[in-house]
Amino acid sequence: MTVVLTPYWSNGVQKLRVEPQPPAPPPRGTLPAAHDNKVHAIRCMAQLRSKDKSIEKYIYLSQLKHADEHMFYKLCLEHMEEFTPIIYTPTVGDACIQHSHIFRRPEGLYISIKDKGSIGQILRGWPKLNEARISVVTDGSRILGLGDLGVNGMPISIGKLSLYVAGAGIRPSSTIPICLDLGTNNEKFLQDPMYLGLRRKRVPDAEMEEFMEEFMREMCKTFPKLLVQFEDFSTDHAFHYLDHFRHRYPVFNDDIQGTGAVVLSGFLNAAKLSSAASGRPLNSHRILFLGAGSAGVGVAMQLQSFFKIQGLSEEEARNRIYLVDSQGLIFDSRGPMAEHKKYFSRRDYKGPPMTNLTDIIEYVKPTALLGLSTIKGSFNKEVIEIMSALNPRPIIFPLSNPVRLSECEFHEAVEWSAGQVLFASGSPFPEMEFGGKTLHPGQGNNMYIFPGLGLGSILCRASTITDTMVEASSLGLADSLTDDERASDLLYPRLERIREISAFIATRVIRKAQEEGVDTLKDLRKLSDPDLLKFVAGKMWKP
Ligand SMILES: NC(=O)C1=CN([C@@H]2O[C@H](COP(=O)(O)OP(=O)(O)OC[C@H]3O[C@@H](n4cnc5c(N)ncnc54)[C@H](O)[C@@H]3O)[C@@H](O)[C@H]2O)C=CC1
Ligand SMILES: CC(=O)C(=O)O
Ligand SMILES: [Mg+2]
Repeated sequence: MTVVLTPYWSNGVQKLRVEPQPPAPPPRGTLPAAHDNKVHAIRCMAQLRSKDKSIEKYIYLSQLKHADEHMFYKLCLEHMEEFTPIIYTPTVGDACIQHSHIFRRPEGLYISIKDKGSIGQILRGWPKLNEARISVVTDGSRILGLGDLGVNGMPISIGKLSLYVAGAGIRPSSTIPICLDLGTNNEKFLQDPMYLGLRRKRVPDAEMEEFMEEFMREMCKTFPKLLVQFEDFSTDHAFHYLDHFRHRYPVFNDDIQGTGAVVLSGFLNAAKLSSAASGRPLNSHRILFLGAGSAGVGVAMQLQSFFKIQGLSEEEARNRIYLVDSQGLIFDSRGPMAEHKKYFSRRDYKGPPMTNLTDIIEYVKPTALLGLSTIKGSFNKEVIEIMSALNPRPIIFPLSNPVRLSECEFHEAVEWSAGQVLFASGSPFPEMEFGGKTLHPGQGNNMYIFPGLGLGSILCRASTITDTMVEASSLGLADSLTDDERASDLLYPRLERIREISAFIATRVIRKAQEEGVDTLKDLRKLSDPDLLKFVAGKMWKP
């Protein structure tokens, strides 16, 4: 992208503003006479739709992004619902699995354990040093629900950043996809001659810790205005590195905090509908989680806010939440457990281990069942029928990704609950007709949160990302439903409004950062709410 430098005055000092410019037209004679951008957009969509396999569509769109970034993002914004399942979940999962086979050209940075000691040198080689604002960093150790994919995790960083550009108008040149190569324990990849990463097992924790210290220190030194999003680290490392760095650098973990925020938002809307049908007060909900990893526990932590908003104490809020992992209900006398499970471990249950999900549902009598377990089919007919017998409108969120790992499908939840389910899934499902009505599945995916949370944090130059900023993003999303969307019982707004939603979320995040005093660009404090919204919308890059 070309830029021009425009002079402006600030506090009596003349400064230069970098203004990105549209790309220069191609030299005369290189395009045929009848070439026209409007027709070319139609041609691109026809080429995309002519491909049968979704992975072919993914490859076509990544080529288009390289060849004509403006066309790619223009079409992405105009066809959000068609593009996101290709550039993001579920197809990005296949792109990760096949990354070493479909790799065409470099995009982003691969930083390996062999670079320890010289990470800064690599970062300083990045071509757009001064423009860098947001980086999505994965170590490939838990990509969606697909396990350890090593450097094949790179497409997840690329896909999330494409959504930052499309959804929040971050300039493409301000994004840095990063995949850390700390080895992989994926035997199949280690045996694959095409595998692009280091051919070694994952490094021990102590070595990873030294690497991560150097990496974050150098990132902050090289890119002083950069926000870092940790993505798809295995659960132990996800919690550890969030705690370790969050008070030192502007960083957040998308799987723990972004997912927590998106689910709290959908739950706020679902709980109102569920309580309206049952006549039971909002503070009487009980939530059962299948899955207690980074996503399950991250969401459970955030959902405590739901109960606190209803006036419950922290202890009372915690008591409304039950976690189940691969060994069944999590309770204290079950024996030793991972650190991140302890907070929600039940103190009140003293019986024998309870492993069967239907038994656990009969015991807990939840109003909501949330899946972050990667176990396809675990919300079966019996489970959904019991949930429907307990609740006139059961809340059922199968949130695992990609779509083939979803705990149940939308049509199953609808049919087995006689159309009463309040549903949100991690990956998209098509809407369906039932009982003479069109029913819309919600997509409870962090893609609704991170673009706005990131944009707000970047614009006010937040020094850290606080819990209240994350919560503000969630409440902002819940409040962004239109009357029309509420009338259709939608739990999340329509994806085509993503820019409007991200701008709204960003203003809420900025205000919270200001309240907490972590905004370093204090000028934005002077703006009224409507002016702040205008400022945020005006900052968005437009293809
Ligand atoms: N919708 C969204 O926005 C997001 C969805 N996710 C999805 O959540 C899923 C889990 O992610 P993580 O928590 O990071 O992974 P993880 O592997 O750390 O957690 C999985 C959890 O499921 C439990 N589990 C496994 N088998 C089970 C069984 N048979 N019965 C009950 N529990 C079982 C495990 O014990 C563990 O607690 C993934 O599919 C991921 O794609 C993650 C982040 C965001
Ligand atoms: C959506 C997401 O971040 C995940 O499945 O890991
Ligand atoms: Mg993730």
